[in-house]
Amino acid sequence: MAKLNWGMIGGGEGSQIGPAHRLAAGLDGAFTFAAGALDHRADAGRDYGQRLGLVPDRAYGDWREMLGAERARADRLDLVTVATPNATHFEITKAFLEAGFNVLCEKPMTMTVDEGEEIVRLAERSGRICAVNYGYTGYALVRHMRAMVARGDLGRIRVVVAEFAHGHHADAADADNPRVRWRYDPAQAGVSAQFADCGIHAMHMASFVTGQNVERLSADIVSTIDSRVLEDDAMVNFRMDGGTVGRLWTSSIALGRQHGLTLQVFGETGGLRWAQEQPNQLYHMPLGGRLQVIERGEGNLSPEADRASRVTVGHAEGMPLAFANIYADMAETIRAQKDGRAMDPAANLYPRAEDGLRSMAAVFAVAQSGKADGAWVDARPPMFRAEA
Ligand SMILES: NC(=O)C1=CN([C@@H]2O[C@H](COP(=O)(O)OP(=O)(O)OC[C@H]3O[C@@H](n4cnc5c(N)ncnc54)[C@H](OP(=O)(O)O)[C@@H]3O)[C@@H](O)[C@H]2O)C=CC1
Ligand SMILES: O=C1CO[C@H](CO)[C@@H](O)[C@@H]1O
Repeated sequence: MAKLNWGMIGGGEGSQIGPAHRLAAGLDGAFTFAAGALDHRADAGRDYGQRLGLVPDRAYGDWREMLGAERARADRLDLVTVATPNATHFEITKAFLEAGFNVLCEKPMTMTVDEGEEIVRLAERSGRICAVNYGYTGYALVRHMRAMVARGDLGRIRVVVAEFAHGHHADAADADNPRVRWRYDPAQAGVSAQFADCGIHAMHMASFVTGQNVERLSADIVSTIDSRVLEDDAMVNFRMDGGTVGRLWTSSIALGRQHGLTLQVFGETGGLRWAQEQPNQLYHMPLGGRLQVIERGEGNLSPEADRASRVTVGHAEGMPLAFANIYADMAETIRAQKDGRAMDPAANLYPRAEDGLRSMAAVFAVAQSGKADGAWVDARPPMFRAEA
């Protein structure tokens, strides 16, 4: 099978998330890393791209140069990943969608709700794929949780509890650290810091697993370090459109927590508990039964979990493989489009522009509610309120 051509913007040398994307896209042999504009410094981007194996004329110094050159090529890119800082996502994603490319954009997809709506409409009009990298939904057991909820194993879902807590910004002396400072500066980060950075992963995962969207929320947001304008800790209560009650805590000052993304789902006939730092085990408590540990890779899991699993049971799979499942879904979607056939339904799980837009509406709702002492506010994007 011919490989698909993949390109990347951002993710330069020393970046946090660039290497995970390159590992993930290359893992199953579906994509060739064919082009990139990896750094905001042109020379550094060209140099690093070539060191990673790009041919010189496809190691670009700038994303506009990449767009101009790639759109004219017969072997143009099948997929472009945008992994630059947040404030650039909208402009780059929009330009590539308009030029007819499929895009995988890092979260948050945009900086405003209006921009998010524009991307959703544009993706619809263009017929191109616009995915958003809520990559942790690629974990096999997260997909299995979703399948268990969908087939009714837990009955009606009463409560979902989501967390994303780390302690990487706990040091007040970091106020001037250039890698930390921008995240709490409204001019660069927008209306929210920690919720927009990590809280949206947890909230999106709650929606992904329950199959429900967030309708309204109430937020308590705080900056625990005086020099910060934007929040470094937030507690959000929410209600979902299927009646589920949601609770979410996110923090960047939680010393001792590393990448504390967890999800607990409590239904009428069972409960589930999963944590990103031990992603190969899922805890299931059936009503009236005994606590069971479901292992990634064991027999009789859902087709969605089987498709998302690569090594045999007992061998640990981790984060780049979760991201690889987003790429595998996209490869299947692009191939199905090219071949004019129906896609494998178990691959139809990658997060869409609509998810990016819902997150943006939640970010603004959290900021609004936080300023109003936790008042309950509508968390739906305006374009979806009209449809409800
Ligand atoms: N889905 C997930 O789990 C995760 C998502 N993210 C998201 O990924 C994005 C990147 O985050 P992260 O890797 O932490 O950021 P970093 O600051 O570590 O890296 C950003 C990279 O993009 C480059 N860059 C900046 N501007 C441009 C531009 N205009 N064109 C090309 N390259 C550019 C930077 O170059 P230079 O260093 O020279 O500025 C750097 O190489 C963010 O939106 C973040 O929210 C991050 C981590 C996890
Ligand atoms: O999306 C993200 C996931 O986790 C990281 C923290 O550990 C964040 O910095 C990042 O933006």
